[in-house]
Amino acid sequence: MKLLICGGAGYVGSHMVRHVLEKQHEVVVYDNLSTGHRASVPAGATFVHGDIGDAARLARVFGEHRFDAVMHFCARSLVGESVVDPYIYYENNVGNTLTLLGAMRHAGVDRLVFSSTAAVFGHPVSDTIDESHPTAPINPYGHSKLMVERVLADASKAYGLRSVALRYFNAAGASCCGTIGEAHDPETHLIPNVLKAVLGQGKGLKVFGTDYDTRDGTCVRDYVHVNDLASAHLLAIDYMAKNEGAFTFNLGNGEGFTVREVIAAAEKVTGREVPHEFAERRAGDPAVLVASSQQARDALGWRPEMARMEDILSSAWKWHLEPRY
Ligand SMILES: NC(=O)c1ccc[n+]([C@@H]2O[C@H](COP(=O)([O-])OP(=O)(O)OC[C@H]3O[C@@H](n4cnc5c(N)ncnc54)[C@H](O)[C@@H]3O)[C@@H](O)[C@H]2O)c1
Ligand SMILES: O=c1ccn([C@@H]2O[C@H](COP(=O)(O)OP(=O)(O)O[C@H]3O[C@H](CO)[C@@H](O)[C@H](O)[C@H]3O)[C@@H](O)[C@H]2O)c(=O)[nH]1
Repeated sequence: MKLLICGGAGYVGSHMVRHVLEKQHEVVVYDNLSTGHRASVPAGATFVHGDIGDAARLARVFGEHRFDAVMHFCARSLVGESVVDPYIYYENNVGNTLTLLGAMRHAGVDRLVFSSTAAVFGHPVSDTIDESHPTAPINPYGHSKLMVERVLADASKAYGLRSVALRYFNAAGASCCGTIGEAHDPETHLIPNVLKAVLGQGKGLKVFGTDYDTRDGTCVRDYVHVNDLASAHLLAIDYMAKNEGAFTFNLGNGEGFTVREVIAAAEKVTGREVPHEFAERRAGDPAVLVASSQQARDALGWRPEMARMEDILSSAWKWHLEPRY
């Protein structure tokens, strides 16, 4: 296959590119490098520096290549920032996605895998979240992703676009060889911040909130390895070959870890103390987010291979010991 990977220089996208190249497919990465890294795109992929809001640039790329499918990782994705500055979230995550969808339609490319998020659910009303759980985002970021899911459902009926929206829970970990990893600036995600604290980097780890209604008062999340997310994307493309429509699947390991448990596991994996302090709750954080991914297992045949927290942390630690960008 020949795939266009928009956002392929980012954290999840760069692991996707690697996975796709390993499976001998051809890849064009299209990225504006707003949060991604040129150095994370391997030599085996063609790189195009461009913005998905740039219709003319996209038209040229679609004119030069005949793609079998598009994977769309581009977004702004900081929950707190989305509350403070919602326009840029709707502009990039919804407006620019429409430009990309228009370019695909014009070029006759009718398969898309879209990076959605657990943030579409808001505060959960059940212990684990499956696809029938009500969607009720509590921040503009989650709303922007849910709007795209709505657009994809309409586009399926109107234009015959086949799509799979994968709602990741907490992406974590890094490639096994340590050459690519999570490098955001600012870094807001828990695992990289925990590992940076071990190394004495960053501003020091704060644990946001100790009074949640959870087993130890800190928030519970379902961490899923980036390589397992990547494998789900290729399975989604197989699925679209046999199924018409717009589909959504939740991706997580079905097991939640509190912030304190992640810190304890990181101390075990690194053999070092994780210096941290306790702080107020962070705005927009639900107490618990744990996935049921049964549908992804049943329909896509998805089998996560790096589900253990120790494995996720070890892979991330390898990267943090020697980051390349
Ligand atoms: N990391 C997570 O835990 C997580 C969880 C749920 C969903 N997601 C979603 O997965 C996707 C990837 O997340 P990530 O953590 O890898 O983010 P990231 O910021 O590392 O990657 C996003 C990539 O898209 C590029 N980009 C952004 N806007 C663009 C535009 N207009 N044109 C071209 N390129 C653009 C960036 O430069 C970057 O390379 C996002 O859509 C995010 O919302 C991530
Ligand atoms: O320095 C930190 C960073 C995070 N946390 C806490 O750790 C948990 C996880 O936070 P984080 O790693 O920032 O992930 P989430 O806020 O859960 O968001 C991620 O996971 C969501 C789905 O679950 C996606 O929608 C988002 O895009 C993605 O950033 C939360 O309770 C945070 O309050 C801390 O205590 N200290």
